[in-house]
Amino acid sequence: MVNNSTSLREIPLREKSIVFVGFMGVGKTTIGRLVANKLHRSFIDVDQEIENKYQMSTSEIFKTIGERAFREEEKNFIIACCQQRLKIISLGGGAFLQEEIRNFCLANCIVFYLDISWDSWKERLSILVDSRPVLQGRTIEEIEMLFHERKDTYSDHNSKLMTDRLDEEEVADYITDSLKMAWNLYD
Ligand SMILES: Nc1ncnc2c1ncn2[C@@H]1O[C@H](COP(=O)(O)OP(=O)(O)O)[C@@H](O)[C@H]1O
Ligand SMILES: O=C(O)C1=C[C@@H](OP(=O)(O)O)[C@@H](O)[C@H](O)C1
Ligand SMILES: [Mg+2]
Repeated sequence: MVNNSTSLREIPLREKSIVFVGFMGVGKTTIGRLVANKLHRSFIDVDQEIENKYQMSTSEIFKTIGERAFREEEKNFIIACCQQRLKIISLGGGAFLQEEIRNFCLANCIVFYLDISWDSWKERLSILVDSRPVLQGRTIEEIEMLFHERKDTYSDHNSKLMTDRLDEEEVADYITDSLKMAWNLYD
C-alpha cells in the first residue's frame, strides 16, 4: 500500500509521478514501462535519457566521461523529471545514493522500492554484467556486499514490493492495483 505521508500532500496523490528505485537488475526499467502502459502515463527511464543525450551506452559513458560526470547528469535529469506530474520514472540503481536525489524524489513523487532477495538476484547476474559497469571487474562476494550495502539506501520509500517469485506482468499488475487502491482511499 502507498502511505499518505505528510510529504505527499501538496500535489494530489493521483497526480504524483511514480519513481521506481531498487538495486540494478531488479526490474525498474521493465516494470516502469509496463506500469506506464497500464496506467496510460508516459514513461521516463533516466539511464535511457542519459544514453540518448550522449549517444552512448552507460558502460561507454562511464569509460569516456567517467562515473562522477554520469552521477551529475543523473542528478540533473532526475530533478528535472521529478518536477513533472503524472510520469512513471525509473531511476538507475545508484541514483538514490545521492541524498539530494533521495530528498527530491521523496518530497515530490511516490517512491516505489522494488526489492529482491540475493538468491533470486544472483540468477540474473549473467544477463546483467555486460551492461552494468558497476558490476564489471568485481567478484561475486564483492557484488553480494554491494547488494547488501545498497539496501540501506532504498530504506526511505513510500511503498515496497518483494518481487521474488513474481514475473514481470505480476509485479506490474500488483503495483498498478495497489496504486489505484491508494488513489481511491486517499484522494
Ligand atoms: N519480475 C521479474 N522476473 C524475472 N525477470 C525479470 C523481472 N523483472 C525484470 N526482469 C528481467 O531482469 C532484467 C533486468 O531488468 P531491468 O528492468 O533492466 O532492471 P533495472 O532497470 O532495475 O536494472 C531484464 O532482463 C528483465 O527482463
Ligand atoms: O547501480 C548503479 O550504480 C547503476 C545502475 C544502472 O541502472 P539500473 O539500476 O537500471 O541497472 C545504471 O544507472 C548504471 O549502470 C549505474
Ligand atoms: Mg534500468
